[in-house]
Amino acid sequence: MSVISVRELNLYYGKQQALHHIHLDVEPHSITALIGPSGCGKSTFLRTLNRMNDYVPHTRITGTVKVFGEDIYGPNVDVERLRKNIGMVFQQPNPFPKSIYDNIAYGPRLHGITDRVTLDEIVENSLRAAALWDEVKDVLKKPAYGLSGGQQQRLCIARALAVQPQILLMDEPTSALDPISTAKIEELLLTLKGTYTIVIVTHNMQQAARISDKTAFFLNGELVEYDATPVIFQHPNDKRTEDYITGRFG
Ligand SMILES: Nc1ncnc2c1ncn2[C@@H]1O[C@H](COP(=O)(O)OP(=O)(O)OP(=O)(O)O)[C@@H](O)[C@H]1O
Repeated sequence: MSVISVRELNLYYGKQQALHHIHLDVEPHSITALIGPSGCGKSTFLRTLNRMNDYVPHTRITGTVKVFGEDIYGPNVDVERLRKNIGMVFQQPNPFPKSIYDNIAYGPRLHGITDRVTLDEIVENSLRAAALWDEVKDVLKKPAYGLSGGQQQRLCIARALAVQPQILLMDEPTSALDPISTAKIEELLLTLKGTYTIVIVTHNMQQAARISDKTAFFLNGELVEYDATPVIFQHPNDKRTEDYITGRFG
């Protein structure tokens, strides 16, 4: 079964249509890369998957987005539960102005976990899963702002993992990072896909080619082509995909 199943999705910002007839399925334990030129609708599409677009006024959606078979725009959807199950990581690392420990414990506390031993365990497991534990285990009480950009981004990934989501959405998570931190995050994502399903927006086509199983190429709010990553990068079926990946536009 698909983890995410999108059918005939249209999204409008006021009168402007930003997504047109999107049809896409995401398989479990895979990395799906969303690529395309600036303004083509990648972030807009990503936000439809956990209803982050609810926060944008005058947004209207038609079509369906199913997550584990549930229509997430249906009438009785618990949006808080949905977002707990679908973690999100953004372009700029955005730790809270709190200690490393409290950043990770924040979500679990919000969901009612107060027991110290349980919280300690969640903090350690999340930091280990985000490949950050060894670097921070002796400074858990120090402010998260003291970490490097790359460490902060792994902290944000650990924070997302702490509430045990099944899906991770990432909006250009490495574009503010240096090549070494980027490589670490890419390696981490390849490990995480064993447990989670990942959808990532990236402007870095080498990154999409290196880490993703499937790639979706967007242009002007349309999903032009969606296929196995080697097909998209080596034998695309659409001339527009080929022009984009060979650098002829965008
Ligand atoms: N909050 C908003 N209100 C109105 N229009 C918006 C809003 N957010 C995005 N748009 C418009 O929707 C279209 C798609 O934008 P979106 O940010 O999804 O593209 P993108 O492919 O993620 O771009 P980038 O790679 O530059 O982040 C653009 O025309 C943009 O101007």
